Amino acid sequence: MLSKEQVVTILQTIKDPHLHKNLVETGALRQLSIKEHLVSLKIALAKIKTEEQMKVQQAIVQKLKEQGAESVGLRFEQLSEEEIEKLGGLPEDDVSPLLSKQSKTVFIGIASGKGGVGKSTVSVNLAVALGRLGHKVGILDADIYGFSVPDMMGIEERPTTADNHIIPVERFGVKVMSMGFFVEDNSPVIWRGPRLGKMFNNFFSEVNWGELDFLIIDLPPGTGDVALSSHILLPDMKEIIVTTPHPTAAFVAARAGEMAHKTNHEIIGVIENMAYYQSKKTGEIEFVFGRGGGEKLSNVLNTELLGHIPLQQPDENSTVFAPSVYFNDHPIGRIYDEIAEKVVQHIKK
Ligand SMILES: Nc1ncnc2c1ncn2[C@@H]1O[C@H](COP(=O)(O)OP(=O)(O)OP(=O)(O)O)[C@@H](O)[C@H]1O
Repeated sequence: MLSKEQVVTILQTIKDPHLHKNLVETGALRQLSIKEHLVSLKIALAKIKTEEQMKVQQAIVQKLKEQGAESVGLRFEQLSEEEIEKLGGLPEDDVSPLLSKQSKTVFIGIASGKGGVGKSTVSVNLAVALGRLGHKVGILDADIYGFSVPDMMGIEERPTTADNHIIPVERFGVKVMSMGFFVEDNSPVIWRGPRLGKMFNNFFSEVNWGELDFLIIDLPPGTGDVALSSHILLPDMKEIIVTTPHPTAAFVAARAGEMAHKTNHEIIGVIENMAYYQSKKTGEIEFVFGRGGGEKLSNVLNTELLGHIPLQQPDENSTVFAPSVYFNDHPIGRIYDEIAEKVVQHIKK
């Protein structure tokens, strides 16, 4: 009968194909049972369901049989992101160019304490405004349950693929990727936990973003699995927090700010959306949703207030279909241009 030590010795001779470390060093052995000549084991690899996994499988089975096992039961699972990180991460050639050490892309997560404050609207318009300033910009709709970016930008086409990678849809000079592209008939996404985190990772590993100066990431409201994944995958991400002017909204938004602090994400600033309503007829300003939330939040988070965006719809008579995009012939489009300038200045500093 084989001993546990013999199995471990065999695993020392086989490498994880992506981490280039042997299976003992990577802590791959998850379960082992040896009953007479039947050996059952579960092995964790950095990547599974690949051709390389098949090779590892063949090597383990062959070596165990050489040592006297008559039958081998072998199952695989994936090492967790934390484990891969602890092992030094995947080598550069396994990492999306956007995440490689040479990458110059600035990641900006747009966060809010709760839904409905205009986080997606701000994400879309900041991306479009940065594009207007001449930057190469992408937007990732990481609000996986509440995706809305394609509709907001009036995108009707779907991404194409090339060389086994997904090519983002381009609109108004911005490369767009969203869960919404992969869901039929607006049906809800019901994933939780690790699967959700994996989807977030896929947005990098399986998408060919090309060269980008900025990737704007529309984060889901609140503090959940995606926020955690973004911390692991994008430790250098910066954040902008969106709030409405009501002091209570700012109080809730402060939680999103706290999350950014906890994950060591630098906060670029705060945007106060739905700040006021200005009558087109009389010019009179009304603070429909209260006042001072943006100032309060930026004080609490010790960061800049990047701008106040009033309540107003984009130009309804525009010939271009894009329900939530403010172009620079619209007063709000120009406010977004100013905010984009401030963001660029902040990054330069
Ligand atoms: N400044 C504004 N003026 C008028 N309408 C606005 C403004 N900002 C956002 N809206 C509208 O408010 C609604 C909510 O905005 P949006 O979807 O961007 O919020 P959100 O915070 O991303 O919400 P969720 O997290 O639920 O996706 C949308 O219908 C949007 O068009």
